Amino acid sequence: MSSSLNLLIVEARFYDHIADFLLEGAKARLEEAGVTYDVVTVPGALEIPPAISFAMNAADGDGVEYDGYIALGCVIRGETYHFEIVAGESARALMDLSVGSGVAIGNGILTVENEEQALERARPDRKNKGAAAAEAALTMIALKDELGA
Ligand SMILES: Nc1c(NC[C@H](O)[C@H](O)[C@H](O)CO)[nH]c(=O)[nH]c1=O
Ligand SMILES: CC(=O)[C@@H](O)COP(=O)(O)O
Repeated sequence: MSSSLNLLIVEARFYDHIADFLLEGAKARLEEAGVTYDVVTVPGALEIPPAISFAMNAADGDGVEYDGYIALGCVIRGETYHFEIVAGESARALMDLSVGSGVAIGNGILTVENEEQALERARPDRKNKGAAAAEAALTMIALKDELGA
């Protein structure tokens, strides 16, 4: 993996302790790959796609041009329909950004029923979807390069 790559991690800190685990996993995978990264924080998962869009637009001006993006967050179902909105719309917006703009985005936004499920997927000694999202972003960046996209 080229060491000249630079990625942006956008983390939603709705649940701080889950965000800590996801970020730890994503950073570890990027450092293992020898790439650099920046981290920005937003309130919740719904704000992740706009933040990526802001960064993409800024790159057209004086902003940093990132080779790819990693979205980290945790959406836990509550009592109302809001879970479907937050989980569904954040995922859909990330997909629209990636497909529409041809950018590599690793989606590490957990969408779970309860905190136990979140911890099982966030803790570094478990599945750690943060590391998986970083891996996906790196893989898609490499594919773009291979395809000349
Ligand atoms: N319930 C969760 C949210 N809700 C907040 C939204 O993401 C958003 O910040 C708010 O609607 C203001 O625009 N966010 C999460 O990341 N996780 C949740 O479980
Ligand atoms: C995913 C959410 O927005 C959720 O945490 C909100 O909880 P509630 O549906 O009980 O308001």
